[in-house]
Amino acid sequence: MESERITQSSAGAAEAGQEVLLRPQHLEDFIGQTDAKGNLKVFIEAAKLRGEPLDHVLFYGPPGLGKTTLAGIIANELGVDIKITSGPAIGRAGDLAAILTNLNDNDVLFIDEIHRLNRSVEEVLYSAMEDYALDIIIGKGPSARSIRLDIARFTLIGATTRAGSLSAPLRDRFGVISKFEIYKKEELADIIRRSARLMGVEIDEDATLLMAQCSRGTPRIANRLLKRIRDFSQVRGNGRIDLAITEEGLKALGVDSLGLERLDREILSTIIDRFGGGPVGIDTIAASIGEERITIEDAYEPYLIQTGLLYRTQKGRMVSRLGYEHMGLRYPYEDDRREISESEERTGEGEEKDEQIRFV
Ligand SMILES: Nc1ncnc2c1ncn2[C@@H]1O[C@H](COP(=O)(O)OP(=O)(O)OP(=O)(O)O)[C@@H](O)[C@H]1O
Ligand SMILES: [Mg+2]
Repeated sequence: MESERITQSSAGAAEAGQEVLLRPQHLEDFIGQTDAKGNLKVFIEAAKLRGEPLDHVLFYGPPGLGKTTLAGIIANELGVDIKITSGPAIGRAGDLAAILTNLNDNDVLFIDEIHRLNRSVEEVLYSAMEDYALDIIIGKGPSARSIRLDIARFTLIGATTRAGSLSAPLRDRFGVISKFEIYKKEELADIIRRSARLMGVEIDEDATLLMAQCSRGTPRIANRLLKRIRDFSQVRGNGRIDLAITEEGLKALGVDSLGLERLDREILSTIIDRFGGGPVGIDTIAASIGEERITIEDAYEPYLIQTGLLYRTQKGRMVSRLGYEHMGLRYPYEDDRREISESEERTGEGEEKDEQIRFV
């Protein structure tokens, strides 16, 4: 169960080995997320000084931003073991009890996709998190009785792409809640330089920057692009990654100048072609392109919004002037309708920051 998630995103054993190679082991190697990192450093230090487990930690944010990686780093910095599992993998309360009773004091239990735990499992977690105890019911009917079983004083690290779909009682039991932000171009360039060094491949500075720009703010994508473009450079070039081979590779991979792939462009073109650029509801978009709403919201939309191609308003999603232009189309409206949508956004969900990463 422990290794289930680690290899999930990669194709074969060789790739899996490389994943491990590229995954930072210490806080100082973890690039970006400076706020979360700075706070964690203090909390880890304090827990170690007191010889106590770290308070329970919740990470949330889009996929591929390093939640699993940072959980591993925390365990490493604490000098404790980590057990890795995921919400859907824990089917019954008994499964969770088995995991919890196998932990040692101060160990870290990492539960990925924690929003997908089922209700009965979640309830076991409450007393485990709060009192380091399990309440177990023995027997049935009138003779049933409940006994309390003490477990190790552990740290739960939960990860989710959506903090909103976590039940309030569960969310409230985390002492530290950290939001992962999409990475800036310079941070991704640092990650690419570091990974290239670890892989023993030479890469030019302009190639690094272009790759960073095309990584959708996501380290996992940055590393994936680096590996694929290294393939191109070894087969078609001299093994050194330069700008020309990077451009050629990106084109072959169907990645455009902002890092958008087929589905990103499909989202934009659907809103433009079928809904006049919006506003249109997320469910309608999802139905039109045959994707799940959750996938669009979690994996695609954050980057489209950050790059300023898409706006989220109370009435729905709108493609911006920049979005039209990126799709090679003329913006059909007089004014940039952004003014309206931004003020609406502030009164609306208000979750996304105004701050946008501009890559162009
Ligand atoms: N801050 C970082 N610095 C360097 N490398 C990173 C960083 N964050 C992530 N990576 C790299 O990106 C890869 C993906 O990270 P990870 O699996 O931790 O993402 P995740 O947020 O857990 O994704 P998911 O939500 O899909 O599980 C890792 O293999 C790691 O090498
Ligand atoms: Mg992960």
